[in-house]
Amino acid sequence: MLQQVNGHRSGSDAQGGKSLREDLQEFLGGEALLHELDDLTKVNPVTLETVLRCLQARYAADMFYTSAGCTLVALNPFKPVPQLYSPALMREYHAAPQPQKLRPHIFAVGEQTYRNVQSLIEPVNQSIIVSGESGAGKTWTSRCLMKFYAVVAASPTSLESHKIAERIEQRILNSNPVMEAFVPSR
Ligand SMILES: Nc1ncnc2c1ncn2[C@@H]1O[C@H](COP(=O)(O)OP(=O)(O)OP(=O)(O)O)[C@@H](O)[C@H]1O
Repeated sequence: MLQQVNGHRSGSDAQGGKSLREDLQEFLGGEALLHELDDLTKVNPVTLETVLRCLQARYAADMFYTSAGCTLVALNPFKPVPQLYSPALMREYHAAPQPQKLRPHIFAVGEQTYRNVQSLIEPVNQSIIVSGESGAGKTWTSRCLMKFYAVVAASPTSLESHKIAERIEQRILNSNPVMEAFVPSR
């Protein structure tokens, strides 16, 4: 059983300070603002209940991505959200001076890794671990990343390069079922 979180004991503390239960009530009382917490490290006190309530509030507000420090938590919306995956949004993350300062999104992760492999100072190979239970959206997320790289890696100026990017994107996406057969993305 949980007894102490963030230095607070679950019962009233000896100095008459607030108990964890009071902290919990205070935090959950400001429920109207819960969806604005875009990083789970800002949740305080950190308990299963507060984290889930925060994610639940964001889900209800159609905010499907939340940071957890340097990890990204993606919720499956189970409905089409086209504006969340538009090429215009991809370019916004690609052009941002600091993509991590924009709203949490899989494109921010994609852009950061893209910049790391392109770095002129010290290019570093990159891996993105996509994990979750069955139906969580791992395949969707991997496809999003592939689309993102296909779009941002194409020169925006020439029509020919745009067509080449589309062909590459289609080939990459078509290769997905074959890759999955060898390495299940769990
Ligand atoms: N961000 C999203 N927006 C819209 N639909 C989504 C999103 N993420 C997942 N889905 C939908 O949810 C369903 C399950 O997603 P997906 O196949 O990616 O899960 P998975 O984690 O790869 O599952 P499994 O491990 O069983 O292969 C799919 O129909 C997919 O289209």
